[in-house]
Amino acid sequence: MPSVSHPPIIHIATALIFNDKGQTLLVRKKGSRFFMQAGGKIDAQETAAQALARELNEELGITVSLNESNFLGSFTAEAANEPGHHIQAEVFRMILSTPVTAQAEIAEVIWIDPAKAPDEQLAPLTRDTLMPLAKKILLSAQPTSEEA
Ligand SMILES: Nc1nc2c([nH]c(=O)n2[C@@H]2O[C@H](COP(=O)(O)OP(=O)(O)OP(=O)(O)O)[C@@H](O)[C@H]2O)c(=O)[nH]1
Repeated sequence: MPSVSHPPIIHIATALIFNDKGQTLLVRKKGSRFFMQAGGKIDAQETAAQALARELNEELGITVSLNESNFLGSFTAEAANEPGHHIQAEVFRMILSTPVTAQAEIAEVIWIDPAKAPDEQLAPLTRDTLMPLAKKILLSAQPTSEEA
């Protein structure tokens, strides 16, 4: 029977971060042309929430505490910067009201309306899964005409 080879998987923790203007935060890492969610690899001794808190501190200079209520789900996609690899991303959501500073390997930080994010500049997970999810979350958070 022919053997089936699976692509190597990079296990990461990442976040859909929103501000109060209906925008979400994306980063571009040095040496990459793709915008994606802040975050990074989960080390062996870490939970996904611990890894994400560490990465957000390293990349954006913010201190966050995360728990299960922030967890959105586990999603897979092709890796943006590692040809032939897939990622498995543990994705959390949060609202941020403090300023961020691009640090460590981050070249650029942007806040963007998910409906206006240019597909060709987005990493596959961001483009295919997380921007559509961000749009849904923002739509469901909008007040109805009775509430407005
Ligand atoms: N953080 C993050 N990484 C992503 C996303 N989408 C995606 O394909 N990746 C891939 O996952 C990889 C994560 O590796 P990384 O190098 O950023 O992680 P890290 O900060 O732990 O790096 P290190 O190994 O230098 O410590 C990125 O190179 C990228 O190719 C995403 O939305 N967010």
